[in-house]
Amino acid sequence: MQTVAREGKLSPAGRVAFLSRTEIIAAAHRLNSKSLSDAENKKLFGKCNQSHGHNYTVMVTVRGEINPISGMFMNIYTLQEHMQEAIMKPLDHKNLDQDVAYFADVVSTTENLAVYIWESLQKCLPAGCLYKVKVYESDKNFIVYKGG
Ligand SMILES: Nc1nc2c(c(=O)[nH]1)N=C([C@H](O)[C@H](O)COP(=O)(O)OP(=O)(O)OP(=O)(O)O)CN2
Ligand SMILES: [Zn+2]
Repeated sequence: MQTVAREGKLSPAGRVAFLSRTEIIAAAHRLNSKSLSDAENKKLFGKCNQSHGHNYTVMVTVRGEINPISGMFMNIYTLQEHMQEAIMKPLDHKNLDQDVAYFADVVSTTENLAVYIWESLQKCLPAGCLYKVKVYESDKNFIVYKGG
């Protein structure tokens, strides 16, 4: 463990912490693949082939080394701002399939929503900082994406 001297006191450094924040997105969508016929889409996706909506709960987890002077590795407000830009502005109160260009040719499953959120956040967060994106489609179902 490294130490940092400041005003005669030693503070621990090199400690990694995980910070998570949750936001809720209200969005409409339908599951439909352009690679399949109408009949195949109906068979595969059932009722979810019809337009419907979710209140998706999105949990983002970032990680970093605690700065011994500030006591944090990222201010929660910084993460909040990034989530507003990368998640809330493009997705909240939107029809995913019609309003978000990414989903024009990508099926708007929760898996792909998690990938979209991961890739959007990667563009604004420091390299290696984003650890996990967890998206709840409902109280019962959720997806975890950790890149790759
Ligand atoms: N692997 C996935 N499977 C399904 C997804 C998905 O994103 N990934 N999505 C759907 C539909 O979008 C559908 O809206 C699921 O909602 P619902 O049927 O309401 O889900 P619940 O399990 O919460 O509700 P029940 O009432 O228990 O059915 C389908 N599959
Ligand atoms: Zn759905």
